[in-house]
Amino acid sequence: MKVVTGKVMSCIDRQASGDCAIPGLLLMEDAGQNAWRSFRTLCREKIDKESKLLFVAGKGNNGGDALVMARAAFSEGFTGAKVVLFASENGESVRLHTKICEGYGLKVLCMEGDKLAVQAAISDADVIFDGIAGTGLKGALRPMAAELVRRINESRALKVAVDIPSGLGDDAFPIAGSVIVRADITLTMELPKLPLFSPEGRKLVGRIVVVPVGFPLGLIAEAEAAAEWFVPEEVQVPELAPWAYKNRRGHLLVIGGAPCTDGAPFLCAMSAASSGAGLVTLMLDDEIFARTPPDRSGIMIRRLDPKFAASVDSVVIGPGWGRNEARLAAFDAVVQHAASGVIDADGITLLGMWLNKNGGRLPGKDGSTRWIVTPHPGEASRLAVSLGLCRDIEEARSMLLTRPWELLPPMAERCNGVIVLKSHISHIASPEGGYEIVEGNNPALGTGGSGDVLAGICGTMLMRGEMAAREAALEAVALHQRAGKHAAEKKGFFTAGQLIEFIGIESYRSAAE
Ligand SMILES: NC(=O)C1=CN([C@@H]2O[C@H](COP(=O)(O)OP(=O)(O)OC[C@H]3O[C@@H](n4cnc5c(N)ncnc54)[C@H](OP(=O)(O)O)[C@@H]3O)[C@@H](O)[C@H]2O)[C@@H](O)CC1
Ligand SMILES: Nc1ncnc2c1ncn2[C@@H]1O[C@H](COP(=O)(O)OP(=O)(O)O)[C@@H](O)[C@H]1O
Ligand SMILES: [K+]
Repeated sequence: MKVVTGKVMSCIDRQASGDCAIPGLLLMEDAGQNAWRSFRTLCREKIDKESKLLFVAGKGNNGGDALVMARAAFSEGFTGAKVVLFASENGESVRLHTKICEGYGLKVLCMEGDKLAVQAAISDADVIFDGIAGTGLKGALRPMAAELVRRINESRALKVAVDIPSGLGDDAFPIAGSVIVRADITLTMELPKLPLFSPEGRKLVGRIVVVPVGFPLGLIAEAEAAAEWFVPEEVQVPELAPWAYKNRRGHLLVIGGAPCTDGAPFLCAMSAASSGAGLVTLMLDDEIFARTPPDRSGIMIRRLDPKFAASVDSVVIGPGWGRNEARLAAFDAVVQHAASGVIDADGITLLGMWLNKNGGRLPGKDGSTRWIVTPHPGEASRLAVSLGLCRDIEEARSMLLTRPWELLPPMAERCNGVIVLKSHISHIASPEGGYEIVEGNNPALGTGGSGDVLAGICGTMLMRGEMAAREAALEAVALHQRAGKHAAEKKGFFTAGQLIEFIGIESYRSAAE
């Protein structure tokens, strides 16, 4: 689904009321009514007519939406519903809808005059609908609004953000340290907004429900996307023909492992085989090679020999490999010989060193990249600093967690590789343009070695047909998340080794059934 910035959403709004002559109040009515219906459908079991619903409205149209919802709830028989106005002087839509609410018989309190009554209502509420500010927010919430949000966050009520949790509104705002509503559910209007999806933002948003507002379809289709948002189940991997033999499923070379970190490349190799690679060769440094038993469940094992990268379809380089000058030289040789590849873990640090030394970029083919780089936020921060994209680790980390869409595209461009920022929500940026976001939110998948497993899947997907690196990365991330969900359903928490069985099941289900 298309994700937009607040600015683009406001532009759609202006076009709807300008070119398409749709009165703003009509859209607001649809937004509020549909948001209420979506909430009722989602929470039918959780609330009844006795529930104490509190609708908090700021001065702008976000407040207007909350007031329409309040009226819809009241009309349906939630007669204990109350409204809290943030201010006594309000914008046009809030003024009008407040009058209508009063006409229907809803109780309306105002922060400015009834502070104690408002505090009591917040403490008493079962559900609080937050319409303090949406996409019109500028910067961090000012002190009065921040105080109200703090009280809402302290309450025991279920918190439902209207459009976007108040405080999160601005795409360019570094949210760390600011006061923001911690929502359990976000009812976002028509199209999801970009700030909902930063790794920090996603923690504050809860369940995301997209509410249809009824904008003209042409306006929505033409609107500029900041990103595409996927739930893992939506992403399909290409099918494999029933007669596909091992050679058609590709030969992947995994290069990694150092004396104290030799588990990582094995996990990666097993994961590659379980995600459908036909042949997997594991290339280890001499010390590990010497003490590795010969049978590793169908994985071929060789001594370090970077030129062999030219004999396979793709490589994964870096899991548990270590980093020093000798490794950098081997990295250089692998990049020169490989047709395509995945760079993970220590390979990412080597990539930073290699790019600085060479001043070049990863080699492409026919104008598009054949490389995927899979950093977690720590590795991505170090890469950003070593590429000169950020002053220091702190700046890089803050950007990656709150505005990754500003940093990942230049990083992808500088490396000439698809960057997969791994987290509870994954962001994928490509040098050719394009930005994808894949839902996660499965703590069981955050287990040691889970990233090595993902690197193996990325390698397999890179070898599948003529798939672009960008699609391969998206499909690998989605498959990893699907397998993680499946594993959590069956096992609860699990090890990366146990996850591999589910990679096989999910991969086979989508590619071969
Ligand atoms: N666009 C659409 O397609 C549709 C949009 N719709 C809805 O409209 C919403 C956007 O409405 P909007 O533009 O009126 O702004 P909104 O989010 O209410 O915020 C403005 C208020 O915030 C305040 N404020 C600002 N900065 C602040 C700060 N730092 N600290 C504290 N306060 C601050 C500012 O106060 P002021 O600065 O004026 O004092 C003003 O009162 C959108 O999110 C969606 O819900 C739907 O109805 C239907 C279709
Ligand atoms: N809460 C979570 N929900 C979904 N996926 C997660 C979560 N936490 C971590 N992950 C995924 O687990 C993997 C962890 O990778 P990484 O940090 O490199 O681990 P390791 O170095 O142990 O292999 C990433 O793919 C990340 O997206
Ligand atoms: K809000």
